[in-house]
Amino acid sequence: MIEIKEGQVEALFEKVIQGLQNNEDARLVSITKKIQPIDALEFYQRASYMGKNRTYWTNSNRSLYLVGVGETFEITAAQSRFKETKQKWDKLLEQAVIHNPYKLPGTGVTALGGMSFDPKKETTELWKHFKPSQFTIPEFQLTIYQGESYYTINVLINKDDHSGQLAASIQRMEETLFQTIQVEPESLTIEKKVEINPERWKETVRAATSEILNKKVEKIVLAREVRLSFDKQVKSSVVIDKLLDTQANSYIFAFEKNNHCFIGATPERLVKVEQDNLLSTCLAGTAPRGETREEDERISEELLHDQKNREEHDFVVQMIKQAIKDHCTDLVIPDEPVVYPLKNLQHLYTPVTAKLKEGYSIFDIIEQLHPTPALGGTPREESLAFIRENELLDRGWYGAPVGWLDSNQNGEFAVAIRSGLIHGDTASLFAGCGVVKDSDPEAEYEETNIKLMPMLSVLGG
Ligand SMILES: C=C(O[C@H]1C=CC=C(C(=O)O)[C@@H]1O)C(=O)O
Ligand SMILES: [Mg+2]
Repeated sequence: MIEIKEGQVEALFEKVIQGLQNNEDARLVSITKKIQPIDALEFYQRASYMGKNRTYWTNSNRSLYLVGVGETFEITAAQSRFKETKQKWDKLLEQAVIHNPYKLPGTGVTALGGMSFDPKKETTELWKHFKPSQFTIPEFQLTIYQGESYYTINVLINKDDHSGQLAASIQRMEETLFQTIQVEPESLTIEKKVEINPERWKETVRAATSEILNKKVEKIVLAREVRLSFDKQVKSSVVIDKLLDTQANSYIFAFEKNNHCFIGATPERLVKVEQDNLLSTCLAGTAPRGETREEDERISEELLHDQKNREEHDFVVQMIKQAIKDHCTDLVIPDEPVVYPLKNLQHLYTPVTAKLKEGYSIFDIIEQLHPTPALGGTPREESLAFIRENELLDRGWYGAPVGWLDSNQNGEFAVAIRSGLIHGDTASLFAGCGVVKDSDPEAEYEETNIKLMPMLSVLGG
């Protein structure tokens, strides 16, 4: 594998500048090299001195870490957002000059981003910086894949750029990115905690169960918000650090946009694609963890046989099967769920594997899957209409797909739950639950309380 050497970067820029026609759009140049192992969170922290938006991502088994710094290119879309995002991504790649000898998942040109839960719901002030579909090709990107570190720079080159100046400015920024810093641990104190109208929320759960009993819908997922203020500004790096310590078996993500940071630790995979191998997950149905091993085993056994939770789960399994069957071959879905343990709670879990048919991309699958009945309901349109009308909340990116894709047909998206939006010394946390015919509003309220715990506990709650 031949990497570009230090001194050759400027020459490559020059070659691209010379090759550009006068009226041609800027061209993306992407260069990847392998570097000495470094820590993803340290890289993220150092980038804070550059004043650029950052993205952090790690998958649930920690075989991949991605950190993006700055924005070389941004893809946004509103109407027909899946198709439009895909078209803009393909167009960018068509012209791009990509030097990536490794081609491993998450190396080279990679788009990091997410979508809003429901583009038809009016956006509030809270989520003003997060678009219905928004993906970033960062200026600087660290990928740690199976323990090896790779570093990518992405530059957009115009006909009138100066290759020497471009290379020198990148080098200056890299001095910050690769310097050593001392990180002080920080503790947060919650000064105020406001639950947004829990009694109204329980009323909405009641209203949803009557819709279900009246056979208008079968399942509706309802979410609520808790607002926090702190004694100091919240640093996303500190939150990520604590989530990494406490939330095994979960994806950990952070998306910064203009001093707002959407952050969380979600156990729920939407879809993973590695070339034509596809993996999805049904995760719905919830119980707390036990205090002792015996109690924990008893609760998990009960969860496995609990009719209400099995029904909640089964809606997701049936829908995912229907949604992807025409896009895939070799679809395998076990008949029975297993229990997926997390620090604060346990879920019913059914894995889905398949082969993606030729001609389909990860965007086609996301479009089919989002929202699954773990976040929306069944049937999809009816449950979404109920949520849109009755939920006291702008979900923004909560409950929606977040993740990444690269130029080599790899990508992974999680469903952004167990999450919150941080801004200065405030945060909004979100949690929801699947309402079915046997739902009890008090029990569902308690369930949202445990789902808030992963974020609350790292924020000083
Ligand atoms: C909507 C959430 O969780 C979903 C995922 C797993 C289990 C769920 C449940 O049992 O209700 C929810 O469908 C959330 O955590 O905010
Ligand atoms: Mg539930």
